[in-house]
Amino acid sequence: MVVIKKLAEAAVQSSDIDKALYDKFNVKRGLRNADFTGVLVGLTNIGNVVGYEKDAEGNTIPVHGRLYYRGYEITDLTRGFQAEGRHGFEEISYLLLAGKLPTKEELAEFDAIIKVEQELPFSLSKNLILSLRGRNIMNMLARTVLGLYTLDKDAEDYSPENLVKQSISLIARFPVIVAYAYFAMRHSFQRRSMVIRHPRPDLSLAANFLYMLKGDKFTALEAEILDLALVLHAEHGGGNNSTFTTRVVSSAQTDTYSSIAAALGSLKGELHGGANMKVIGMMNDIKQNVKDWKDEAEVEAYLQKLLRKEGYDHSGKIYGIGHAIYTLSDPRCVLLKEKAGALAKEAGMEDEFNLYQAVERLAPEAFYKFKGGQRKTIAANVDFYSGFVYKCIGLPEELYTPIFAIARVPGWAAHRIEEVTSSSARIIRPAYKSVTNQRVYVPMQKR
Ligand SMILES: CC(=O)SCCNC(=O)CCNC(=O)[C@H](O)C(C)(C)COP(=O)(O)OP(=O)(O)OC[C@H]1O[C@@H](n2cnc3c(N)ncnc32)[C@H](O)[C@@H]1OP(=O)(O)O
Ligand SMILES: O=C([O-])CC(=O)C(=O)O
Repeated sequence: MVVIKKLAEAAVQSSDIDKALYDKFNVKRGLRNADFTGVLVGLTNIGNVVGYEKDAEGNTIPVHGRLYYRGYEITDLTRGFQAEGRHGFEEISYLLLAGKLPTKEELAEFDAIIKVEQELPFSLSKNLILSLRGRNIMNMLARTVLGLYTLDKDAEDYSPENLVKQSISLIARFPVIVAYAYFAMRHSFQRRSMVIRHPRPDLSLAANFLYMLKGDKFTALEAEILDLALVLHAEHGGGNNSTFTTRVVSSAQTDTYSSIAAALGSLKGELHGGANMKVIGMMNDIKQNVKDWKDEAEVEAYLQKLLRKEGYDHSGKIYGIGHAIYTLSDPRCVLLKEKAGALAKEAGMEDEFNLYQAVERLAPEAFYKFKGGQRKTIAANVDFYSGFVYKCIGLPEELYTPIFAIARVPGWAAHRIEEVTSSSARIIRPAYKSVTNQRVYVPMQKR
């Protein structure tokens, strides 16, 4: 429509701000410093993300990534519960919320609440199954989370006990809501069967999610890998886009459902959690356009095309590559890649896995050549192999970002509690400098 086109052109024109002005007024674009590190905006006891170190002169030195939950290194945590032969997501959720590892008894009590909470109230299941329509599960999930407000008579109670109660309830309910939303979506829009299973209290959260999707047709290894993926995605400090959203919204003293729905909107974004689905689309595009997957020169030439905005979605992005903090590596990507390699072998998908590895290897070099000059050290991030792993364990693409959401609830919840209850809490309200000149009002007949 002509009028819309005209309006859009005017909107874009009046939105544009010269990059040079950011330097002039010393404004940190994207809240990032010139050396690519983040502007310090808060303190937290929850997660710690390490991607670089500073030398004596204050220069940023790239290092292999390390991730800590409540002070514990992620690799120690995962190796710990795996060595003892149990799933870890519930234990890690407890750790993130309580700030300490649970004893056996504490974990059993926590698990018991999850089992109760995962049984959705009838009105909620009925709404999900019969009325909730949508083509995007993240959107369906956010609408459902906002709907939970009406089912919670204590929705506006911000006492620590109630915040914890709401948090555990959301951790327990997310997988069930996502499974029902998936079947509702495919029933409405893919003309496929609606399958409704009750959650099974004898299974871990990860295994139960697989059961709700696939019935008994999943293996112990698949459940173990999904559990690991949930643990690896559970928390990432206060500055990642969705957790920061949770903190910003929570700092205004609003309800849990509003802040978690806002976080979902952020995580859905293609530069954040939504990147895991974009990686699949991008890799499909590479598979179609690169004739010889083993020819590194051909793969790299295609990556250059992506950077020049000539391929895939013309965004100029290589999805699954690069990170705001990590430089040489993302430890979650390293751990997922280990699993991806073993799964690919089992599933006879080694050629595809080798192509992923080639892209992982070649993308940084392609990026450095493309950018030249001063640029950040980049590597594959957690979203690069996660979709491939989910594909190997038979999960449909539409679920990849929702699985990230299921995993991140404990992290968001812990940050919300920290934001709302800390004695140093203050509404988050930074400043924007206006760069528009003042104007004199013009009456309608003179415009
Ligand atoms: C769970 C997660 O959220 S992990 C991240 C998932 N997202 C993706 O995989 C999407 C692809 N990656 C990216 O877009 C970026 O690397 C991000 C969003 C993750 C981090 O972005 P930033 O912190 O702004 O990037 P950073 O400061 O490190 O990079 C500087 C420049 O390199 C560009 N760049 C960084 N990564 C990429 C990439 N993968 N492809 C193309 N360009 C990139 C940035 O756009 C920026 O360009 P500019 O200077 O012209 O503005
Ligand atoms: O830290 C970030 O910017 C993004 C990220 O990896 C996450 O949230 O897991």
